[in-house]
Amino acid sequence: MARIAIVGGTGYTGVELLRLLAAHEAAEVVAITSRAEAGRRVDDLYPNLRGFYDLAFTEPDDKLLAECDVVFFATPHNVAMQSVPGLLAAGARVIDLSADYRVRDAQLWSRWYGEPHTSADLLQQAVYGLPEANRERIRDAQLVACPGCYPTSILLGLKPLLANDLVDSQHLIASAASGASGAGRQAKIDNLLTEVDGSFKAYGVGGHRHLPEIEQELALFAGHPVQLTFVPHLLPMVRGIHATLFATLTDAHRDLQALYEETYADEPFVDVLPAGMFPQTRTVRGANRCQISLQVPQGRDTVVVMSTIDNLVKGASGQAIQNMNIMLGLPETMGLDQVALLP
Ligand SMILES: NC(=O)C1=CN([C@@H]2O[C@H](COP(=O)(O)OP(=O)(O)OC[C@H]3O[C@@H](n4cnc5c(N)ncnc54)[C@H](OP(=O)(O)O)[C@@H]3O)[C@@H](O)[C@H]2O)C=CC1
Ligand SMILES: CC(=O)N[C@@H](CCC(=O)OP(=O)(O)O)C(=O)O
Repeated sequence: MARIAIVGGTGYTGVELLRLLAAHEAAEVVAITSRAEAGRRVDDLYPNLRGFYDLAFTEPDDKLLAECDVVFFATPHNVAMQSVPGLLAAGARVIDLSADYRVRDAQLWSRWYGEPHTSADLLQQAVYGLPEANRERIRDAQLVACPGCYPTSILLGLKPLLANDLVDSQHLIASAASGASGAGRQAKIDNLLTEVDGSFKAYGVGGHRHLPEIEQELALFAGHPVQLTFVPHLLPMVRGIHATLFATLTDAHRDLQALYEETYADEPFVDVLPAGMFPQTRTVRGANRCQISLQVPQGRDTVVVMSTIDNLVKGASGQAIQNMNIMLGLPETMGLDQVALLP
């Protein structure tokens, strides 16, 4: 059994890790932290976990974390980077769900996150945890930076087009909408039910902090820098991301449906839908799955790709466990066979 610690266990991604790991056959959560809830039993705060865990939240303590095989950080940015250098030096392996190690350029990170990067020397060592792109490097990684939720949906949606040089890489567009759990559990007026319900709005149009991460990874698919216009939206629901991606085709003769099906044929968590069927957020809710479909409307030169995920599962905690399975040499799908919850 791998010994697992979770830093930030009271947040939405932390409790989603607990839900998914409760049924995992080869991993046992032995430590879970929260400064606000230290001393409280996990199943008192989250009664859905009664009978699955005999654990209480503790204050974060790097010495205890270092005794675990894998430490997940489900914390806001600028938390993991304070502890990760010491944990790696002590031999632990770290899976960071935050943005601390996703952007390889420390100055670029600072520009978007508004703070200095204090662990820049580990940025080159960190592996970007998108298994569909970096599986081999994840296997031996000591530090994995899990992708953000919007990036996961957009990167999986655009990879086949960029990797095969089929679109204009300088004028890519992503219009994506997320449920409110994407913003985390801490109280914010903008995410109150009374503010969100019955409404739909764009935000971050002038620049969202996921942009540098998405462009960095798209550039690796393309083999050269790319430009993306990214517009996120807030949906009046709890879970799910729907990304609609637009690109101008430079090669009109390729069978794109066949290309997507071939690209993802062996990927257990990417489902390319048959032509004419469109993905929905509810058909991936609770599942570690990205559903994708594409169309070329009127046979013109714009391809439209639709990509859906559950932001808390394939967009965060499910993907983090997928990474853990790869790092530990376990079957990649272990503990991740949940079917989406309908209706
Ligand atoms: N929500 C989502 O859909 C996704 C989130 N992410 C990323 O995952 C991370 C966690 O997100 P989410 O679960 O939504 O966040 P939440 O705000 O819901 O939870 C944050 C957790 O971190 C703990 N925490 C906060 N500050 C510190 C600190 N200084 N030291 C130690 N622990 C701290 C909190 O507990 P306490 O304060 O009691 O210690 C809490 O348990 C974020 O970086 C987020 O951007 C990534 C993909 C998707
Ligand atoms: C709906 C909503 O507010 N979503 C969040 C997603 C942020 C997130 O998960 O970001 P990191 O993992 O990169 O920190 C936002 O747009 O800021």
